[in-house]
Amino acid sequence: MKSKYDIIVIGSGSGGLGVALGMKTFGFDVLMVEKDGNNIGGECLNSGCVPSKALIHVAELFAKGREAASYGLGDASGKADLQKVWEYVHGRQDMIRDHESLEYLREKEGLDIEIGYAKFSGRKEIEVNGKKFSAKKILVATGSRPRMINVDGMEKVNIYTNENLFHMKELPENMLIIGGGPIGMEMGQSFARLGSKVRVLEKHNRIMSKELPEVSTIVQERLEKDGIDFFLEHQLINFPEANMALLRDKSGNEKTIQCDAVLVGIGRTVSHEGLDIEKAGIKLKDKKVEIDDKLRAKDNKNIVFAGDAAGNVLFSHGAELHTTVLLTNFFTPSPFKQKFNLDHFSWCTFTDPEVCTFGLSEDEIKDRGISYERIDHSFESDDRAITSDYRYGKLILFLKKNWLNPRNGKILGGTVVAPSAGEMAQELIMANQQGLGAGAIFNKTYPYPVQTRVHKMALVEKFSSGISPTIKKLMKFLYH
Ligand SMILES: Cc1cc2nc3c(=O)[nH]c(=O)nc-3n(C[C@H](O)[C@H](O)[C@H](O)COP(=O)(O)OP(=O)(O)OC[C@H]3O[C@@H](n4cnc5c(N)ncnc54)[C@H](O)[C@@H]3O)c2cc1C
Ligand SMILES: NC(=O)c1ccc[n+]([C@@H]2O[C@H](COP(=O)([O-])OP(=O)(O)OC[C@H]3O[C@@H](n4cnc5c(N)ncnc54)[C@H](O)[C@@H]3O)[C@@H](O)[C@H]2O)c1
Repeated sequence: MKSKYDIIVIGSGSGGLGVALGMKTFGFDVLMVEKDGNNIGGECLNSGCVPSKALIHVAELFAKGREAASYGLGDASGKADLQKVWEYVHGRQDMIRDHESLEYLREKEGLDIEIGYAKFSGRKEIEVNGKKFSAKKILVATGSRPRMINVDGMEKVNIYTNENLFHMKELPENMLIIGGGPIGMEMGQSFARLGSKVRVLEKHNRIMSKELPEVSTIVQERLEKDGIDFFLEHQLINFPEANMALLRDKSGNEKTIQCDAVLVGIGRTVSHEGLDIEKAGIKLKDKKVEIDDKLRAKDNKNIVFAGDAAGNVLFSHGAELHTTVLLTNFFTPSPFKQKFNLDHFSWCTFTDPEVCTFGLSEDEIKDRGISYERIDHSFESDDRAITSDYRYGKLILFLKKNWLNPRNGKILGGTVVAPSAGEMAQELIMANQQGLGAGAIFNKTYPYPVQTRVHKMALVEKFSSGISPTIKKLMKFLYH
């Protein structure tokens, strides 16, 4: 291993891998440092996206089995054998490790990888395992950590975060989820479907508060059908005895609930402490580095950030977007460097129904003073939603007002709530990213009855009701 590289990457997760492999492909010398040799691939592969999505898949089979039983398939009662579930989940992680392991990255991708905890020792230098390495640029892609509760009696209950959840020994009888965000809702629904009694405690007055309120309502109603109980605007007071939690509502009423497992999903902590980053000439503010809009440390532009460590977006594909910006900017003269922005970003929460949100939110549109129209389309009378039983679904779209051609306003953002919403929304996301107008959807002929046809129906409903008497008269005149 050398001591000088073109770039050093700290962390082997979505952020680190993207930049390391990109730079290696371009022919540069790359050193990747990972503190934990068993955590190559980072959170996404080891304790995040991959195990959670594999678990959701198995849990969905349980839900579908039960649903099928009500049409005469036979008895589909019972609970999951959690060890068998983990066999599937861990087996799928191993499949991905085939192309994301230490050996693979070293031998097939030709990356130099040092296993050990990296700390800065100079402006362009780090120290790992007592060895010093320097590079023109150093990428910090050290991820984030789960935020933790801090109440009395935590030693009396089994507490899980995403870091140990996927190794739980037995399916809990009673599971308490703290936090109604994507981790809590995806995992809560899965455990409910596998056979646990799930209760969710959320401090706000609704779950999934990063989504629109009507979206929270639909998802909560669907999760209640899976048997989940919600304690909104509640606070965890303590664990007074083994497997027991004491909650308090906003009026001060208290209640104890059973919990042989507690999953904490109350957000993440991003901190750059412990990296000795001050030795690179960088000051910490509230334990974090100040980063500019090109993902560089303000105090030292050769120290760059990707993934959760950048602190602006906490998704695997957020890390992918960081990678694109960084790799572009490494080779672009200063005045033309790309700024990182989330105007066309999207995300999907993989509950059933899925929720996929993209582009600008309604508040952002208002803040920017853009004239827009909002479309709220229920799936109640959509043919595919009727045949496949998701009439509760919803599409919300924000279109830029187009005074000349009202049907062709640009798609600024929106949300789809439905089974497979993440797949459905892809055409809307494409239109949004490419700056296309709604006409791209309106004028499309969809194979009947694909799920996405509802996008066109929403526009037809919106614009057919808006045909003015003058246009109608003109049409009568032209008709022959
Ligand atoms: C349960 C769950 C489900 C999720 N589902 C999704 C999803 O469906 N879709 C999605 O887009 N996102 C999802 N996410 C978010 C996603 O997992 C993260 O945003 C993403 O993995 C972050 O990648 P990263 O590279 O920034 O950090 P990480 O993957 O955490 O990588 C950081 C790496 O740096 C190493 N490291 C830290 N400090 C040092 C040091 N000093 N020296 C050397 N190495 C160091 C760590 O060991 C780690 O391997 C989910 C998260 C969770 C918890
Ligand atoms: N499908 C996906 O892409 C996916 C899935 C899981 C996680 N993630 C990523 O991981 C991040 C972390 O997820 P998360 O669900 O932990 O965080 P989150 O911040 O999105 O949600 C946390 C929830 O916990 C609540 N909360 C906070 N403190 C609380 C307390 N003391 N008591 C009760 N409720 C409390 C908050 O009000 C919020 O609703 C997400 O923001 C997302 O970026 C993505």
